[in-house]
Amino acid sequence: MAPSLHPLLDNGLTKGSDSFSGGTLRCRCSNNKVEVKLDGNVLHNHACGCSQCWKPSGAVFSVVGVIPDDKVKVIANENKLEVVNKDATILRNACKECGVHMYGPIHKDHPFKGLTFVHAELSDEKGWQEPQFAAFVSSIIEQGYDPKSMGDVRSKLKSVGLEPYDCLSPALMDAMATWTAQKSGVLKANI
Ligand SMILES: N[C@@H](CCC(=O)N[C@@H](CSCO)C(=O)NCC(=O)O)C(=O)O
Ligand SMILES: [Zn+2]
Ligand SMILES: [Zn+2]
Repeated sequence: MAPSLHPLLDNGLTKGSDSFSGGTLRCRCSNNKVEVKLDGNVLHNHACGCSQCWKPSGAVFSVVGVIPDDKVKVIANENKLEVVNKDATILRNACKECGVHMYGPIHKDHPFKGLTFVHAELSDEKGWQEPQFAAFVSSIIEQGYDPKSMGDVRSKLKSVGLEPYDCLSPALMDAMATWTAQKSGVLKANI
């Protein structure tokens, strides 16, 4: 039987809408929910198998995308948020009560500085960009997934149209490497 990976992946992807203008993320508390308004769609949405990204209970993968920092606004119960790991690149702000990660900006010098990581599934609105690829697939083994089942996991991801990678996608890895090369001076600033 095909493995269950995440509710948004298991039965095929739901295509997003090009004209979608955003929505509000809500944490999983039954009352006094933290609310984060996103003024636009997510970009580079992807399945992530890493140990740091938030997953709904029972899911093997997270689904996470990015959005420019200036399109993210906490509109309710900000006092319930705390940063999970202040040393991480992504400063994941989680609800102290239900544990859901509400938004994760990057403050240090980094190719993705200016982008905030978010989980669009925390919103009721429809039209969010569908996942584009699967990242950090081998990382699920670090969390206890049976290494012998990785063939089935990668086949399942491919069957729903997600190319599995063990880091980010080649396009994003190239963008990060270009930023690094330009920062060190190995490449010209404008190429
Ligand atoms: N094997 C590790 C990988 C963790 C990792 O590098 N995660 C990536 C992807 S998160 C969303 O794409 C990353 O960029 N992390 C930076 C950060 O989390 O701050 C593991 O599983 O933990
Ligand atoms: Zn909560
Ligand atoms: Zn991750």
